Amino acid sequence: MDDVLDDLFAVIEDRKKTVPEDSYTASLFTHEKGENAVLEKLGEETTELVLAAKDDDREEIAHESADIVYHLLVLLAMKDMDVTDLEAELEARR
Ligand SMILES: N=c1c2ncn([C@@H]3O[C@H](COP(=O)(O)OP(=O)(O)OP(=O)(O)O)[C@@H](O)[C@H]3O)c2ncn1[C@@H]1O[C@H](COP(=O)(O)O)[C@@H](O)[C@H]1O
Repeated sequence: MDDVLDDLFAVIEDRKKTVPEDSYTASLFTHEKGENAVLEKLGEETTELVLAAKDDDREEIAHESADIVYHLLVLLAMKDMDVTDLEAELEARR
């Protein structure tokens, strides 16, 4: 799991730096709405996760959870934070 998150975060950082035209991730960093674009996505995906959970739809729960984690990592990159900030916070709670 660590590897998946670290690898995904590295791709996100790369998109932030290189800003390829056809990249959805890059479009979030350059969006006219600024950080609100990713914040709105997080709100939408969270609502979708709640609905999936209420439906007991395990496949959809996994799908929406992945959407949330991806957009959360984009938000961390936007704030010049990274996965280690998240890990440190979780570690401190153990
Ligand atoms: N993990 C993701 C990822 N998760 C979600 N998304 C995008 O986030 C958007 C979600 O918004 P929406 O809910 O409106 O999308 P939707 O398909 O209508 O709705 P859902 O069914 O997803 O809920 C979609 O465009 C998805 O493609 C992602 N886009 C990219 N990644 C990763 O980022 C990497 C780089 O992607 P690019 O930046 O596009 O090159 C990819 O290889 C992936 O590993």
